[in-house]
Amino acid sequence: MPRQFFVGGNFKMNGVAESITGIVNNLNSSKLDPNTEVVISPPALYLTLTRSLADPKIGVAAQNVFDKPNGAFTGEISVEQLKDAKIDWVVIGHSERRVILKETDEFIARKTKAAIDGGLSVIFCIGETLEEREANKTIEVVTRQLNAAAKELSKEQWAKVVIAYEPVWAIGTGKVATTEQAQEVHAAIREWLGKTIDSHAQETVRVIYGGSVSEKNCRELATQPDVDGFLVGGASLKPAFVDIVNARI
Ligand SMILES: O=C(CO)COP(=O)(O)O
Repeated sequence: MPRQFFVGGNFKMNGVAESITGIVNNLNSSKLDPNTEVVISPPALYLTLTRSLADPKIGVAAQNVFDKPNGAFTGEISVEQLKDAKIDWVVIGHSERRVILKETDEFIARKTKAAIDGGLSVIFCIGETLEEREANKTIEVVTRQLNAAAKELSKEQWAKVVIAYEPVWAIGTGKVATTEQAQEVHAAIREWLGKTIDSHAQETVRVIYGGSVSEKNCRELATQPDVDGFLVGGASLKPAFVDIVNARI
């Protein structure tokens, strides 16, 4: 069964109500490939605005969620609160939270479990730093990150996961991974899925690429057999995001 192409737009800490309204209105009025699943992720403050404006076929994701159901966790947002806001997706484990906010593999795995248990789908981010790549540790690092999630999730729960491979050295740098680099790691992730989860997960879980994706490089990357889509940062704030969504038409 072919895996549905998936394009996520991670706005990160960018935009205000007016600009985010413009982005969503542009998406709503654009011709989007009906065979591509599109999910956009605004800052938390604008989740309900984005959900209220976006065409129902466009998914909306939070950029984070806490692992506890409720309580004295100042500043955090719970799975229940996202569901209450009609938000069905959440990005978890982004390298900016792993590196800047020091989120551990185990904490990220617990958040992923809590999100899926609560009915959310998860864009699960993994990826190596330049130092780790140069030390030939890329596969070791992404495997470690995935293994932490495998300890928490049931085999069936991987149906609610989209894995985003985002080499840290490609994020926000303009240095996109080559098609060979992306395909190599995506194939290794797919092999990990078969060995660690099961053959169904190996065939069906989408593995998407993130890191300086643009309208100029997306088409070539999309030709790779194990590249099932993209998680787009900077370019998701621009009209060219539509071209990335339509990378396969
Ligand atoms: O971090 C990313 C998406 O989550 C990628 O960001 P850029 O597309 O700006 O490199």
